[in-house]
Amino acid sequence: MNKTGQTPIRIGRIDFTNVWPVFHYFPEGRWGDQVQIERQVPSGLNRAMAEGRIDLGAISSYSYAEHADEYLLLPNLSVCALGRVNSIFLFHRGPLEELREGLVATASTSASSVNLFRIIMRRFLNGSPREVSMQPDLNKMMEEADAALLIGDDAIKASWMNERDGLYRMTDLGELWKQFTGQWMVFAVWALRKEAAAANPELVEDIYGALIESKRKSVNDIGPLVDKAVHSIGGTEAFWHAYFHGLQYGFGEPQQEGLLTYYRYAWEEGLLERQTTLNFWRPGEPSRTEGER
Ligand SMILES: C=C(O[C@@H]1C=C(C(=O)O)C=C[C@H]1O)C(=O)O
Repeated sequence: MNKTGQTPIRIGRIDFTNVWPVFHYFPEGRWGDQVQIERQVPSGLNRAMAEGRIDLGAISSYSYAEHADEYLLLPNLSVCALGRVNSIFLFHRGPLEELREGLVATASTSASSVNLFRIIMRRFLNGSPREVSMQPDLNKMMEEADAALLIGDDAIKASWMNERDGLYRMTDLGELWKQFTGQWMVFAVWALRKEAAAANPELVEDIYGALIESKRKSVNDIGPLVDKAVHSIGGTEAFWHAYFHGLQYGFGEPQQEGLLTYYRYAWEEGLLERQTTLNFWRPGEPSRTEGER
């Protein structure tokens, strides 16, 4: 509870550049102490959301599937790509086929991409490498394992380092997924805990409107975000322009199809316990949810 006697809404913000468009113009202070923002890597937010320490925010799409009974999806928001992502890389020494019985170090920050990698290996490359989960540090990971899976800004920085040093092959998992399925891959979704939707419908609607408005402004003119990325992270303007254009932030039919394929494969490969449906929160109708296929 806060001064106004209302339970605040705690929002999770992935601490990677890939979500900037949805948060860059989000007016954090508009609601005083009724809205709090928590920044963490995806695995941290997945856990916080599952434990009810966060009410709304960006999480791994895989984590939604694990908790679909407790969450609703916010429409028209995701982090997705059709093909290259440029921030989800497998670094490896030899051909991918050599990893069938190898050891892969996976970033402890990820859920969606680790499971995407498992699906691709099992289903399309007929392998089941052993895994070790590690902090995202390319050099340390490659000391321990035959390959390393990195995501987000850690993957971007490691890719720059590797382009300079030319040590490893790099495979973009978004590109591989498209090669094998022809579909979109959705890496992050915006989810909402059902009890927060019921307890605070107007505030949720306000927050949702502000996220959509931030996305609209950012996509309309990506220039300010590119400048900020160059100054705070490094790299060239051309890189960040291509990055923000390669990623998409909507969640329409084709993206939903791609995500459902991913969930179905995860279930068929024994990674998820159940088949998953996409249940969306609907603005203005807090108590009704839309069961979509
Ligand atoms: C596009 C990306 O997707 C991220 C990958 C995630 C995961 O693997 O669990 C979670 C959220 C996304 O922000 C990225 O890592 O850059």
